[in-house]
Amino acid sequence: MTLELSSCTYAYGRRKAAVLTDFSYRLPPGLTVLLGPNGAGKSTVLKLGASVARPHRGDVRFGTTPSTAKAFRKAVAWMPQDIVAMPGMTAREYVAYAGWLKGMSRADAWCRARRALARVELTDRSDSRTNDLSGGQLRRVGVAAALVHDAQILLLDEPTAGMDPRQRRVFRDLLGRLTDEVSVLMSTHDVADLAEEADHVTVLAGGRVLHSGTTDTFLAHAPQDTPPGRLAEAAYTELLGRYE
Ligand SMILES: Nc1ncnc2c1ncn2[C@@H]1O[C@H](COP(=O)(O)OP(=O)(O)OP(=O)(O)O)[C@@H](O)[C@H]1O
Repeated sequence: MTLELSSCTYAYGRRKAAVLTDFSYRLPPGLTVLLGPNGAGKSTVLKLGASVARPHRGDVRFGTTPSTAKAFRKAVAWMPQDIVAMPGMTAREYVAYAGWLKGMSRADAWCRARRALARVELTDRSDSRTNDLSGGQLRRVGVAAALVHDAQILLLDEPTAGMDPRQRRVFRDLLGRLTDEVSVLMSTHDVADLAEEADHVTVLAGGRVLHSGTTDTFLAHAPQDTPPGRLAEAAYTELLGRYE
């Protein structure tokens, strides 16, 4: 069972041009990295996938469960681009609050928050106030909040933005481990994010899918003389060059 967008059309406002027209996408298992230039439609796809926004035409499903069903919200979790600290609230309180908002009892949310923080390896920062955490740690708290209800699909909007190289490494390792249990779609502007952990790569431009396939088929778009360390960047540039 996976997340599927079928023939979706979406515009921000009635008089605005559609960002996505007749857009279809099926999320593969494992970790998929979503690439594309500014304004390509990455956040919009993630919002439709998370049912935070509803398509004007077409539908979004998890298996046979429509995005309007309560079960859909349990199965699919979303972490927005602009995650913010809650001053005074600890990491565990933050995650438990997210669970409570999703309909859990206080006791259940509190208990699951501990487990979710352990999954993102932040047990030792459970009692730290969220405004005392680094940007990378705060995003891991965001992932814990998204996972608190045992989602099967995790949609992450630029989770590594603003992280230093070491934090990126930690975050990518974390995603590599999570994808044993959860399918992840993660947007990014950093092609290095797809490194070894990504199973699939999807490239969007102008609201259309330019490429969607395994990381190897994506890298195969790089010109033949590309040095190994530059393959992802070269493949991305090549694909976009064909579009422009
Ligand atoms: N709230 C909004 N109101 C009006 N237009 C919007 C809104 N959000 C996005 N758009 C427009 O929709 C299009 C797609 O935006 P989207 O944020 O999905 O792209 P993106 O690929 O995530 O871009 P970025 O990499 O810059 O975050 C852009 O043309 C953008 O200007």
